[in-house]
Amino acid sequence: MVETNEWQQEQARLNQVSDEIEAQLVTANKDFEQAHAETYAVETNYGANTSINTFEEDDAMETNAEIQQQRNIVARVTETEQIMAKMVTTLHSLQASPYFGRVDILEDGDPDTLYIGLASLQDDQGDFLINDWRAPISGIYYNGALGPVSYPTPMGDQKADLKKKRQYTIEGRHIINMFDTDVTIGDEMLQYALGQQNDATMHNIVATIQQEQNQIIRDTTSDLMVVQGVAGSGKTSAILQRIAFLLFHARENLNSDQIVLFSPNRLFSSYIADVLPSLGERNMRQVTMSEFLSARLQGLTVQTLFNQYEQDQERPQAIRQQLQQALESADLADALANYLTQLAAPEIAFVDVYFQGEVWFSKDDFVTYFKTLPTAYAMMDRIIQTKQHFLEVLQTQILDLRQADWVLDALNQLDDAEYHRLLDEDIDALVQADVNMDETVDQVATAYLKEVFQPLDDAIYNSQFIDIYQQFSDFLQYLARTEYAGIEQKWWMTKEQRFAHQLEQHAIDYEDVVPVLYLRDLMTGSGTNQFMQYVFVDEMQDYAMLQMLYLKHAFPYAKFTLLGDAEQALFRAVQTPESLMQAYQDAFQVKKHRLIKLNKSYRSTQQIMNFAKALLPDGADIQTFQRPGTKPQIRQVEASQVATTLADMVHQLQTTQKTIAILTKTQTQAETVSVDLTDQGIDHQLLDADDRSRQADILVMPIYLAKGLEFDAVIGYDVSQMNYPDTDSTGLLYTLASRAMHELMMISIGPVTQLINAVADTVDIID
Ligand SMILES: Nc1ncnc2c1ncn2[C@@H]1O[C@H](COP(=O)(O)OP(=O)(O)OP(=O)(O)O)[C@@H](O)[C@H]1O
Repeated sequence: MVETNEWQQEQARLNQVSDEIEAQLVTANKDFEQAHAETYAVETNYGANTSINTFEEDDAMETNAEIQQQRNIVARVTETEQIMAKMVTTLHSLQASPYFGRVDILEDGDPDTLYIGLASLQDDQGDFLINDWRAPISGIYYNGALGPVSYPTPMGDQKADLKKKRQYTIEGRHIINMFDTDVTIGDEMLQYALGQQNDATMHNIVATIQQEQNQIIRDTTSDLMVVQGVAGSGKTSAILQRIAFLLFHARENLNSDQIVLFSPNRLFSSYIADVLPSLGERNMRQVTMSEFLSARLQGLTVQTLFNQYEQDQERPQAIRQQLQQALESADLADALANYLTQLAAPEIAFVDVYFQGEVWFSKDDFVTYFKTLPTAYAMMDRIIQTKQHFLEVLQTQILDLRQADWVLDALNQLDDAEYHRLLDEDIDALVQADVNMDETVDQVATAYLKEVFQPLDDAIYNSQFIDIYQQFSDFLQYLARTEYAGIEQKWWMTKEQRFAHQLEQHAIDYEDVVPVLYLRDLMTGSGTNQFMQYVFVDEMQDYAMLQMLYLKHAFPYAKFTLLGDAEQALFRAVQTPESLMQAYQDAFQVKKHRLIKLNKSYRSTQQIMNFAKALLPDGADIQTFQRPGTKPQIRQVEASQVATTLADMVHQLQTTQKTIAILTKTQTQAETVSVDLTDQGIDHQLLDADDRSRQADILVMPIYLAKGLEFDAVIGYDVSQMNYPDTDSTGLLYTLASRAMHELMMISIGPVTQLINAVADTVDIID
């Protein structure tokens, strides 16, 4: 504990800092209002100016220049307003809790004291009253034990002697608690943070980041970082703080649109949505794998990972699984490349391209042109060349059509506004700037024809002269011929038939999507996004290697951070972190890679984690955070008692807990539970893969949708031998148990699964 007079000194300092925050807030509010008024005035003015006469040609040009100028002004004032708004928000969050840490250092013999908070604050002398937690020097707070430490500076590492490290819980102007710690961030703070009740969204952890998490957060050099962390070890928390860190670190060159997070499900997106804003940053882009893939295959219903799982529960088939694995392995990328090398012109699935109901360019046109290209060129280069050729042909056709009667007729029908709009269209170098009457007509005709032919131009630009689905069928036949992955020809042919059948229904199986996209991109040179700088994948164990490779292909310049827990693999086999890292390294071919393991679990009480880890063969490696609770409990019941037992459990938990999730193995079981709860008069929300937010405190969902989420209490539904028959179910049970923060109950219809019986000393089983 800290001495009373020191406490008084700290309180006095806090008062001073709080006064400064309030004073700055008054000024910032004024500045914001002024900026807001200016934006409003400029926008109103801008609106009025755009209605200037645009019918006369000279006016139109003048208006254009003026509009551009006005736009620049609006952009400038809006940006000022946004900066002011951000400043106000930052000061408000500092007002709520100015800082949470302090370090006293000796640097080259000079003592210095730094206070660390959510953002930095300077007084009018330019002295730092609070240092941003992301500033290089603040790293000492998270990393160093007392004694010699160092922190990065532009001139290299700076050495210092860390004399004191102090933690605070501050609410507004009041110090609630504070104490000194000598090693990393002490347990007391964590105990307090972790003992809190859960609400629907995740909180930031900046005040209590642990040393091993800090390595993930502050890494700026790895091209590929793989984090294997046990359930509840703070992987998700660490990546969100990492994003905030990166945005601070590379402020000039990075914005949140250049960061994408692949999240396990839609609920997860809303669960983490508040963390970055609470750190004063905008959210990164978030997408699920299914959404990302669907967006790239428009027009087809893409089966989701969850549908695939539900379907496999109904009819697991060895062959089906083998085919799936073959289509999802990294080797398939090589098979695709080999297939394309041996592909001859007649086997390319060229198709007629229609425009306004007629064949505009025929399949034969494409084949004929394609055959003229040297076979020494790569397939992709020949397809790109073909595309460019037909785009040029179309340009020539457009120019030739300018004097066509139907075009001149159409131009005559245009009203003045339309005519001038077309005249203003950018039609590259096709028309000279020096305008005379004939050329003006040509210019308008060209712009008009460009618009008319835009869909055709788009179709060629997007390589729609190749039917990629037909090509994929051909690829499957190729795999059949070569008995790829040791699977007999006839089974590959069933896959090909299934693909064709699904296509007729405008659908596609999950495992086919990436191979189709890969094939398309390898043939046509499309599908890459050069703008994205960071890609984060949470729950990486749920994705196939080919999917990861495809992400690398799609975001060639991005640095990747992949996080997961091999033990929570619900959809594929468990792999050791080292073998996974090796596989990624081989696949990604990057220079700087790093594997970080997090073995300490923070989420659940010790009793819950003792149960969860006992389920795993290597569970002994998991360290639990010492937070006491009650032993998990299982009630073994008859089918007829399920509804009432569930109701009893819910009522009992409700007396102490806020959020309660009833987790099932499948969606169908979740629906059954929901009916039972309704019969028992218990209000709840039944969630499925399409849900984006939780709206109730009592939730029912399959375990796979609870991925990445946490609840105050969990009720595991039907942990019987029937439902969880063998070790394939271990990952499910482990995930289920580790979602609970404070209490875990389970219900078993008939005898409890062997997997739990084997660890019966960690639970109370009640008959
Ligand atoms: N350093 C920390 N300080 C405070 N709370 C923490 C810390 N690290 C983790 N937690 C808390 O532990 C819980 C689990 O964290 P998180 O969800 O990030 O773990 P995870 O590794 O992604 O879990 P899982 O893989 O099981 O979904 C969260 O409530 C988080 O706030």
